[in-house]
Formats: sequence, C-alpha cells, structure tokens
Amino acid sequence: MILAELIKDWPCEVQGGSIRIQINGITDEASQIEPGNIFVARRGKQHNGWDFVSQAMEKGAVAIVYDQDQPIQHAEVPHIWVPDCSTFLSYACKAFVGDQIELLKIVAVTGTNGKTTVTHFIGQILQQLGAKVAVLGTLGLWINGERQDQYTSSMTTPPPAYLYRIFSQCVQMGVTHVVIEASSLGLSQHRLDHCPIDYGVYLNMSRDHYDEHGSKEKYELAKRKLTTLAKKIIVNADDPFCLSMKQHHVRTFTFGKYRTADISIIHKEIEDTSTILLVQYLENPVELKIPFIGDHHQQNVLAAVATVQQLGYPLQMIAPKIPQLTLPLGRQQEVENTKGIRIVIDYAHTPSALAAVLQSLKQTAKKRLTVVFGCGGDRDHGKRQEMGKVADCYAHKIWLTSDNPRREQADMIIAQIAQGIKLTPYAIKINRKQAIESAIAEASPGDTVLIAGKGHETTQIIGSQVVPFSDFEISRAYVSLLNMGLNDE
Ligand SMILES: CC(=O)N[C@H]1[C@@H](OP(=O)(O)OP(=O)(O)OC[C@H]2O[C@@H](n3ccc(=O)[nH]c3=O)[C@H](O)[C@@H]2O)O[C@H](CO)[C@@H](O)[C@@H]1O[C@H](C)C(=O)N[C@@H](C)C(=O)N[C@H](CCC(=O)O)C(=O)O
Ligand SMILES: Nc1ncnc2c1ncn2[C@@H]1O[C@H](COP(=O)(O)OP(=O)(O)OP(=O)(O)O)[C@@H](O)[C@H]1O
Ligand SMILES: N[C@H](CCC[C@H](N)C(=O)O)C(=O)O
Repeated sequence: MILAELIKDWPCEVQGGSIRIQINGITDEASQIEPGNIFVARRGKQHNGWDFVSQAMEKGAVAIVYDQDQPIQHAEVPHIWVPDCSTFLSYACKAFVGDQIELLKIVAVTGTNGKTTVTHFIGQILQQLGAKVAVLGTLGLWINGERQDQYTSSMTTPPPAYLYRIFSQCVQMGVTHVVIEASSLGLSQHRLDHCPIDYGVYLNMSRDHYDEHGSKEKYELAKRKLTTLAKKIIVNADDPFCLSMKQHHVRTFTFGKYRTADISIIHKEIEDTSTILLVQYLENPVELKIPFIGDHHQQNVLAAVATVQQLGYPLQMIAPKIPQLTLPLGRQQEVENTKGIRIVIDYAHTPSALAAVLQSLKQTAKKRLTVVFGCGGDRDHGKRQEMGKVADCYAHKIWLTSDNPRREQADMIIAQIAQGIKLTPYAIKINRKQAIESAIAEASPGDTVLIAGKGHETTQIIGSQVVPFSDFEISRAYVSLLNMGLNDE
C-alpha cells in the first residue's frame, strides 16, 4: 500500500521524506518493526514511544507518526503529525487490511466476568453448527477449537497491530465468524475503535480495574463504548448496568431470567452436575441441558445462545449442542486424586467471580470448603478487601497467598485482603506453592479446595521477574505424591 493512500482521509501534517512510498505494516512497538513498516510513536503511561524512534529506524521504519511537539529526528523519512496516535493506529491498521474483513461476522463480548467463557461457548456452538470460528482473548487465538500457537499478544483484547493481522489471516483461512473479548482497557485504549463489530454482548458489570481506569465511572464509560462500536447489542436484562445500555442503542436484544427478556428462562431444574433450563423466544420453548451448575454458567450459556440465535440459527438447532459445551482451560478445572478431595482450579480474580464460583461449589460441597487465593499487584486495590469479605462469607478456611504481586509487596496485598476477613480462620503463606500444598494436605475426604485467581496462567510475576508457575501442575504433582503415600506422616 502507498503511504499517501493510507493517510489521505485522516487529519495530519507531514514533514520530511516522501509519502509516495510503499509501506507494508504499522506498529507502535519499536521491537516489532520490520523493514517497510510505519512506527507510531505513542505516549503511554510507562513509556514515550518517541524515545524508541531511533530503534524503529534502525529496524527499517519508513515513516514516523507522532502526536506531540517534537523536533524532526530523521528528515529522510516522512514525519506525520496526527491529533492522537492511538486512534490513528486503530484507523490505519484497519485501513491497511482493507475491506476484506467485512466478510467476517464479528462478535465482541464485554463484562467484568465470563468473557473468555462466553466467547468459547459461542465458538463451540457455532463450530458444531458447521461454521469456521476464531475465538480471540485471554487464552490467545483459537480456530475451530485448536489453539494457534503462532499468535503472540498476551493481551485479552489485542492492540490494533495484532488484531487486524489476525482478521486478515482469518479471511485467508476461510473463517466465517470471529468472537473476541472486549476488555474495558481494550475499549478505553482505542484498540477496537475501527473494528466492524456486528454484535456487542453485555454480560455483567461489577468491580474491577477501577484504579487502572481512574474511577468506577470511567470503568463504566469504557464498557459503554461498545454501544458506539457494535451494530446491535445483546444485553443481560438481569444486570442493571447492562440493561441501561439499551438507552444508548437503537438495536438491542435481551436475555435473562424473567419473561420481559427476549430470550428468557421459564423453568429450571438443578441436578448433581448439570442444569436444565426451559427457555423461550417468541412462542416456542426449548430445553437446554447445561453440563454444569452455577447461576453464572446459566448466564454465560444464555448469553451464548442469544448471540448464536441472533447470528441466524434457530433455538431448535442450538439446543442439541448445549450438552457438549466444555469450560475453557483454568475455569473450574478439576484436579483428579484418590484421596476423595475435590480440588478445583478457577480463574476467579474479582469479588463477584469469587462469589459465583464459591457459591456454586458450596451447593455441591460434601464437607468443608477451603479457598486459596491472593490478588494481583498493580491492579485495583479496592477489590482486595472485597475478595476477603467474599471468602469470609462462603469458606470454612482461607489460605492467603501471592497472585502476581508485580511491583508491589505480596505481604502488603495480603494484609489488604485480610481486612475483609472477620470470622473465618485464615492462614498466610506468601509462597503460593506452599499455600496450595498446605491447603491440600489439610483437607480430608469429602472436602473441597478451591485454588482461585490464576486459572490457566503458567507464570508468576514477581517484580520484573516472570517465573514458571501453574496452579494445576503444582496441585497435580502434589496429589500424585499423596497418591503414592510419600507424604503420609
Ligand atoms: C494499562 C494498560 O493496559 N497498559 C498497556 C498499554 O500501556 P501504555 O499505554 O502505558 O504504554 P507504554 O507501556 O507506556 O508504552 C508506550 C508506547 O511505547 C512503546 N514502547 C514501549 C517500550 C519499549 O521498549 N518499546 C516501545 O516501543 C509501546 O509499544 C507503546 O506504544 O499499552 C502497552 C503496549 O500495548 C501494553 O503493554 C500495556 O499493557 C499492560 C502491560 C497491561 O498489563 N495491561 C493489562 C492491564 C490489560 O490491558 N489488560 C486487559 C484485560 C483486563 C481484563 O480482562 O480484566 C487486556 O485487554 O489485556
Ligand atoms: N457470568 C459470570 N458471572 C460471575 N462470575 C463468572 C461468570 N462467568 C465466569 N465467572 C467467574 O469468573 C472467572 C473468570 O472467567 P472468564 O475467564 O470467563 O472471565 P473474563 O471476563 O474473561 O476474565 P478476564 O477478562 O479477566 O480474563 C471464572 O473462572 C469464574 O469463576
Ligand atoms: N486480565 C486480568 C487478569 C488478572 C489475573 C490475576 N491472576 C492477576 O494477575 O491479577 C488483569 O490483567 O487484571
């Protein structure tokens, strides 16, 4: 593509070089520049992209985009001033891949909890119905249920330089539907600004990321942005915030527990490990046999069913696919053992997620319920005490430990969580491996041990160090020691 063509419809001022040059990509990460790319020198909270212009030039950048008052450094290439680098980045990455992505049906799911779960449920249902589906989010890129290891962004909602490259690859591979997670930070940081989203799904709204956004209001405003990006919104009518999104869009569809929703639950039965819902849309009720229990999973399945219905598949075709649904990695993942203890790994890292998973485990717990968890460093401080309160409410024993302390002190984070615990006995073990092993060692047959917060994660971030760490592998290794009797006293 010719640079002049790319920038002709965007407000900008150009100095130096020529804009009649061929470009072959755009990025704001200097280390990712390949010869022929444009470097967008974006100012962030940690760094100023302008400081990496020389690195970008050495790697072969052919133009620099910036939005600050800076003297030109490399007059041999065009310096393009734009009002805002982040929105330009989103616009330019989309323009670079062109109209081909209009061939894709794009669904974006937002909510405090359940985005990964619902995107994967939608993907699983569509795949069973014969579509070729890409699912993109916290667990990376999956196409028809297979993880694509070549995909490298660690973000839930990938920045534009990744997003549009993936869309373009999806078109080449014959993908028909792309289901993405729209995180609040992804929305506020303009990662999705020019994305042609057909359906925006609003799942739920509660506390998370208040510090990163600056306030509860700014977090909510970020979530609201999806109403301006999606052609139609699909809304959880049981959640007041989600329902209020109807005021901001003319095309809405609702799902929920009550008959006022477009798709609603008219009858429910809970069995040992499954839930049967009778749901209704217009006059035809259908039965959904959900292979899990827990109110949150009813919400997730209903959201997925509503979305697939809106994509054009009748409920009668969707219903037979529901019993085959599986939870994504690290979501209520069981660790098998011969000691009769139920050990569950789960990604709950917000107060409402922790409440949801503890509530559903309590429904089936035969004896005591123990929870092992911590809270992430450099993330919302206010949720820590709230998570302490939730654990206090449901568990018989709490083990407080580290969860990616990042640049904070793990013991300080734990002290903030402990402020929420009033009645339940708790123990502190900063070393997460020891905390997990102690909780399992202390459990008796019939007890349930929930290890929450890190789910599928395979690392622990301490300061600037990233060390291998998996709740699942540590628990599995420990139970196999127990199974061999090596740890019996
Ligand atoms: C708060 C936040 O989201 N920050 C993201 C944001 O940082 P930032 O805007 O402050 O950028 P910065 O790091 O100051 O860098 C400024 C510019 O310099 C460039 N740079 C920087 C350093 C360098 O060596 N070379 C270089 O070129 C950067 O690419 C960037 O263009 O842009 C960076 C580059 O894309 C991201 O790495 C960074 O994610 C941080 C690491 C992060 O952890 N984000 C998390 C909180 C996040 O976004 N999470 C949500 C999911 C949340 C959820 O699901 O609950 C997500 O969508 O992933
Ligand atoms: N609908 C829901 N309501 C409340 N909690 C939920 C819901 N769905 C899932 N959870 C809980 O939240 C945890 C994380 O789920 P999931 O990964 O699907 O959410 P997410 O929104 O994608 O999180 P993140 O974007 O931070 O990765 C689950 O392990 C479960 O404990
Ligand atoms: N997407 C979330 C995941 C948090 C997971 C938890 N283990 C933590 O590190 O806080 C975030 O980046 O805030």
